[in-house]
Amino acid sequence: MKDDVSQIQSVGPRAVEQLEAMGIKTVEQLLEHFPFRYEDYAIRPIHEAQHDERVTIRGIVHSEPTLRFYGKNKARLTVRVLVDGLLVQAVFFNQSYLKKQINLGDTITINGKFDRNRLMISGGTIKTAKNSQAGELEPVYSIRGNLKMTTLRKFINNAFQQYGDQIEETLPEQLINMYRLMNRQETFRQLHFPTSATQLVQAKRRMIYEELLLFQLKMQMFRKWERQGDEGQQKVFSIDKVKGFVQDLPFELTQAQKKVLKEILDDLQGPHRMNRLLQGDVGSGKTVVAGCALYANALAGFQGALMVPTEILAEQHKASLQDLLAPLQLRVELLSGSARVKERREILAGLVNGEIDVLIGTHALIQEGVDFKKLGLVITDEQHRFGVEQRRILRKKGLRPDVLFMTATPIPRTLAISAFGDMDVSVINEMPKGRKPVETRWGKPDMLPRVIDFMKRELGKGYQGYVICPLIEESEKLDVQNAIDVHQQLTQAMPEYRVGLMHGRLSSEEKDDVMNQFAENSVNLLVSTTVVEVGVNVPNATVMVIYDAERFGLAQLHQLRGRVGRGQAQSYCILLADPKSDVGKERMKIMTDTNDGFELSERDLELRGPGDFFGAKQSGLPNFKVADIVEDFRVLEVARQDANKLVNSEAFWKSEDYGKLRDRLREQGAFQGEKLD
Ligand SMILES: Nc1ncnc2c1ncn2[C@@H]1O[C@H](COP(=O)(O)OP(=O)(O)OP(=O)(O)O)[C@@H](O)[C@H]1O
Repeated sequence: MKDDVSQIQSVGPRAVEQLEAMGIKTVEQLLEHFPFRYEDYAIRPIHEAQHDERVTIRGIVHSEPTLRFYGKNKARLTVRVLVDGLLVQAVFFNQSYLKKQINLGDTITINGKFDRNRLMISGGTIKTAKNSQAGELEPVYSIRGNLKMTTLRKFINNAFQQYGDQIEETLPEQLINMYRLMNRQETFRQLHFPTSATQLVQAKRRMIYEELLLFQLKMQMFRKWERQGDEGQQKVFSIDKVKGFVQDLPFELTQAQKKVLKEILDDLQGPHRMNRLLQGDVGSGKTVVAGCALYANALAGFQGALMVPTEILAEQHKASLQDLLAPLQLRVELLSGSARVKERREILAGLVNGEIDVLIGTHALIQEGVDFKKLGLVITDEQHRFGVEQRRILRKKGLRPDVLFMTATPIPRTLAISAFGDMDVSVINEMPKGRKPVETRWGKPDMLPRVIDFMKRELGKGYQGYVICPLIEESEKLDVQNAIDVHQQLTQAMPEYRVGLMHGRLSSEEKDDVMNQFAENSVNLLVSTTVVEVGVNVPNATVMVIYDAERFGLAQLHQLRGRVGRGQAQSYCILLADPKSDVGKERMKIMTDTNDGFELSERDLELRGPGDFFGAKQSGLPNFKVADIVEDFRVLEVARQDANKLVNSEAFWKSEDYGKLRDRLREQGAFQGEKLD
């Protein structure tokens, strides 16, 4: 496998040069040059073919082919073909020789790009018995210079014939069995010469896992070495007390919550600094887990800080944490940006002398002059709202605190973090019992009267609702005006109910007032801008109406929608939108189709394409041969967990079973702690 490519049959000196220009010197490198896509020559019924899709169709030649020359040596051959009862125009460029091969009445198979509107297939090739022998899936490789695709295919074929049986298994048997992975040799064979689409899927599955596992192993080995000597604060607390605390909660934690709580508690007790990401869909119950962690931290004699993105949320968390922690003689305070000087001074003093156990706040928390006596744990909610710089300042405060980042956004930030990150990830992948998915509907703005009736019905049952007016980026003023208008309109439309108004221009006290009234159900309907987007928790609210929903991102709509469906009752989300584009319509449809944040963001990605999502190339994300860090995110997570187990097991470092895997890692420089891929 380490042989030079010149050892491969029919690879001459010129080919050696051409391959070298593509970074391929050894047989192994050639065999690891996998196709980046496959041409699918399986014949498709024409009505299934999508617009602009490359397809293979079969039909009967219905007209004599006509050949036209144009430009300099350019030729265009046109022929009509009857396919499944439809007359399709087939166009071939610069293949004038085809004219002789196409005869009226012949059955021909064409592969090309399909134009649905004009019923035309173009840019294609004709498949004859001769060139379709290779099977229905034909590998397409990236090539450079004047190396031809067919030549490269031949080289790879020869290489496989000569060296195929030297392809060794590198993954340990235990993993192969656990995930029923295709063996390595067969994987190579299928990737280069797929025998069927299902086999190809299996081969890809294996290779994606292998690549991501190696990547994660390298990263985690690196981290393990780095960590040696990085002493955190080992927190000592009574697990029984934490258990008691959990038992006293008004509900039982879900299995997922228990699991992540354990991970967090282990981190707190462990010798290293925690740097953990807690990911969970909206309403999955992250906050209560944070509360338990803050309690454990306080039991160990440390202070904790909870940073949130908005003041409304800070207020809300303060109230709920006080409920939880005050009976246990813990002091929870809020440091708000709008606090009066005297109040602020008292809080700062309480922090320095250690009287305050838990501090909640927005960015104010990390301002200069906020000093803690013994800061042990920092939790941030929706961390993407906090810049890297702010996190850095925070980490510098206190005694190397443990850090927990909570987020309901599965992608993109999380993805980036788990892809490069030195972070551990915990996921709450389960909703509390009894939750019903929010029923989402999409209607045109002229349906407003019906929507108002619907809201009235819900309010009539004693439930509450939100009405969200869009945020107009350029003008907060217009935005607020918008909310004021809607508020007025709805107040008139439902005089029997109390309609509250919330927006960013209200003073902190006014916001508190409105929020408190809403929380107590003395305000039935809350008209608001997106300030209620994250974290707001009023389980009695069952309906949310979002105006101009097409103006929001899907992730944001999902966050907003997460404000309802937080209790036992069936909840509804109504999107009022009149999107003009197909993508816009599709986005609304996705919202009505799924309630799962993960699925939503994946479909959003599909719609926009990963290129849009973040320039993977520029972002410095590692490049994989088969894996795609966006699409294969779930596998990345599995690989991360597996790598973690391995790195922390003795067998991985010592046992013969892992010898081959270690060899591969060694080859890739992992054992020198060198720069990661
Ligand atoms: N295991 C559980 N069983 C029942 N209810 C729960 C459970 N865990 C949390 N809850 C309740 O579910 C609601 C949502 O919880 P929480 O606010 O912690 O979610 P979250 O994940 O922080 O949501 P968001 O991402 O929207 O901020 C709260 O009313 C909380 O009391």
